[in-house]
Amino acid sequence: MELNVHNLGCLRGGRRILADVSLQLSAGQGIALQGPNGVGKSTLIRALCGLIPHSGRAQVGEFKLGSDGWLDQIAYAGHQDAIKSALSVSENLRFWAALFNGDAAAALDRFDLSQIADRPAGLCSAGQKRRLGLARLVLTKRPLWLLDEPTVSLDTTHTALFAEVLAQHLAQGGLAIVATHIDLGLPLRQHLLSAPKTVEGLDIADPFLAGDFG
Ligand SMILES: Nc1ncnc2c1ncn2[C@@H]1O[C@H](COP(=O)(O)OP(=O)(O)OP(=O)(O)O)[C@@H](O)[C@H]1O
Repeated sequence: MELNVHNLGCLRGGRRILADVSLQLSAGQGIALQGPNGVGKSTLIRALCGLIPHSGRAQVGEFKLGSDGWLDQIAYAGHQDAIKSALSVSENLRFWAALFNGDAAAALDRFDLSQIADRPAGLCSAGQKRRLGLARLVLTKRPLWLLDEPTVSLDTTHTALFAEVLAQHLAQGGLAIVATHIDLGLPLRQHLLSAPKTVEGLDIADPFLAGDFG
């Protein structure tokens, strides 16, 4: 499976954040999306999740961004861990495993969560919550992982563990775009985002994109 992103652009609040972003990934390849704060890494990832209006196009396998099938190809991990605080760690994973027909026990083990399986997720530390959120990735079995600073709050050991999980996903033919400020120690291709020239001005060429649902 391949990912092709062609001339993707985005406005947010009437300002052009992204212009003409093009990327290509073959099965087993990942991109480390880099660039200074505010350059648009999260914006690109959210646009690829279909959460922000965009121009240009993207396709993974036969599925086009915006089509029904696209969403079934992606697994997104954003800044929010999106866990249910009142459920235990294990219950959170069992909920997601039921949705994706995944193996909750294996995900618990893979993300080193077994010892806190019965703890209410709301009582977990920031790094534990992050691992719980990331554990969903392996349950989804989806090919394209869109990850926005996935290692925030992780200690060194668990950053390395996450890098192993990502390496395994790629070794199995998966794809990944990872916005990150750190080196995960993986052979990811670097893609440095830079601000488009029009970033300070209104882009009246695309007024229909000026709204922001993200
Ligand atoms: N909802 C919004 N409405 C309008 N502008 C926004 C919105 N969200 C973000 N922006 C602007 O879009 C730009 C890109 O933000 P984005 O979060 O994509 O940057 P980033 O590269 O991920 O930054 P960081 O490294 O700090 O996480 C920023 O200038 C930000 O102020």
